[in-house]
Amino acid sequence: MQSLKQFYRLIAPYWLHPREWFSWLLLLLLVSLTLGVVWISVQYNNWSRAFYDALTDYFQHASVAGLALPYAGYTALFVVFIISTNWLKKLLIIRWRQKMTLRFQSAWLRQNNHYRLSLNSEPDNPDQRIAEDIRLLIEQSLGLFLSLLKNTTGLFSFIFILWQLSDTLSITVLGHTITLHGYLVWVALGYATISSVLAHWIGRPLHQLNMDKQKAEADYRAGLLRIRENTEQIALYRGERAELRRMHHHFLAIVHNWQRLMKREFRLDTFTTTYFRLSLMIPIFAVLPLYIAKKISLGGVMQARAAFGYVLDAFGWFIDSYRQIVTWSATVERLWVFEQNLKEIPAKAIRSRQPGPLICQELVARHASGTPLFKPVNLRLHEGDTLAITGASGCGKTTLLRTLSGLWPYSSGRWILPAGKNLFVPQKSYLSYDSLKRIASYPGLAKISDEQIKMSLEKVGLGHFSSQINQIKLWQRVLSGGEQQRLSFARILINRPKLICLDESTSHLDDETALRLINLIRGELPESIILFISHQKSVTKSFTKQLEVELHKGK
Ligand SMILES: Nc1ncnc2c1ncn2[C@@H]1O[C@H](COP(=O)(O)OP(=O)(O)OP(=O)(O)O)[C@@H](O)[C@H]1O
Repeated sequence: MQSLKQFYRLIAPYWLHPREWFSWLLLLLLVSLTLGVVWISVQYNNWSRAFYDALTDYFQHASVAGLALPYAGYTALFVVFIISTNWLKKLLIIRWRQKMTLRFQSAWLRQNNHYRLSLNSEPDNPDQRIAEDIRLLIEQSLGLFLSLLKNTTGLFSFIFILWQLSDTLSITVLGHTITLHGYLVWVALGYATISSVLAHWIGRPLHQLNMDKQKAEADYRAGLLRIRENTEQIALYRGERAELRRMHHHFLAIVHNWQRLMKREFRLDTFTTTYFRLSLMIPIFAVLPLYIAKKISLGGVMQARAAFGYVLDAFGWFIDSYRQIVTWSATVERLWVFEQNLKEIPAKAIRSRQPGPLICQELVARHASGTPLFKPVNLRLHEGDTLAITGASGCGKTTLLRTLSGLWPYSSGRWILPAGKNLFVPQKSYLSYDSLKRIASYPGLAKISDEQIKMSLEKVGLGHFSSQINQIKLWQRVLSGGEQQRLSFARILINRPKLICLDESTSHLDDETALRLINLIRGELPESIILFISHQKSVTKSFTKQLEVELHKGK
């Protein structure tokens, strides 16, 4: 019940949107086609009776063409219904997935939520929630719904057929005569229950084994990925043997799981193969008393056999569906928790902006517990001011910048940022897999001319990459640590922010180059305010203001 409520809340924004009438139309078509497939199955079943009766009658009262024609018609309809169902289902899945992914993606990326979620006991792998769970939720929900519809209507239709074929059966037990109505139905349901329970009992451990399999395979893949990501460090450490040992260990988990799966599947296969062979004959033996009593024709026997098979399948689905429902509700739960986490993220710190100076009054960043990190900071910085921020390691310099940027939600005091763009440059730049041109203009989205990019690269000493600005590659691997930091300065020149916050952004550069880059942005952006965290004294001494962040005593 809880899962249904969560499911409703997860899907409501999509299905209740007024523009989603087309999705409703697709769903209606899918329901109609599914019911159509059941209808055709019933027609096939009736046809098989007519066909076998004509066969025993040597076609004296029926013509081959008269039987072949409806069969061809049903088959044509069946093919159209099945392929249309598959097609429409895929169409609905991608429409639904696209909208739902967009909703989760935006909620996750909006207002730095992805960062603040990580501060607040992040649910495991948000990427997996967005990429995989949404897809699973949609595929499983649609699959379950249509199967439920098909199996419910199919079960009732074929139970009705079996009931009609059954006639009454009288059994004498200890002198008492018992009359059974619709005994074929009871035989079918009894056989289906016993076989489904047995299949469950044998196959139950497979669920856990399959989950272990996924985990073992994922761990192995992640191990290989980590090697790929850290190839240089591993090569420099000559760590290949250690990596081989680690990967061997990961692969052993796959092998052990595989062996356990093999054993369990062997038992299940033995059961299902026997069950399959028996299922072909059980209905015939069940109808035999009626046939011997001449209460049913051969056509009726064959019809009963097919109807029996359908009831077995449908009933088996119901018994087995709990497993699918458990998987489905786990998916619902994971997405639900993720959405709730996104909603409960600590409120974004209020960040006022107005034309004029940057002001901090009694500003203190705190731990989540409320403990202050440093003594209150008071600042007033005007256009063109440059502030060097120093202090002991761990005193909270970076967290001060995080607070100003609105990322850090735990703080007290007041601060006002100057109106206009601001850019926070961390020590290690983020370089996505993209062209150097787009990386250099990140995070700006405006179109920048190649000439402008080249000029900025030239100014920061990366002119030798000018001919490659449109090449897409993993630039993080190509550029040295110092070159990546110089690229951050090109970003500043291109984005032209009003407030520039540099967090040890020149740590990989020699003092002379660092000073040259700082003077470059001072010259190019004379109206911008620069905040600079650094331990490079020869660089910070040229700043117009100094701030020493002091640890809070109680820390
Ligand atoms: N994401 C986080 N979650 C919890 N605590 C954090 C987080 N980031 C930083 N802290 C804590 O906040 C304190 C200040 O960290 P911060 O990085 O601001 O210091 P810093 O002065 O910039 O240090 P350094 O000069 O060594 O870079 C540290 O005690 C750190 O453990």
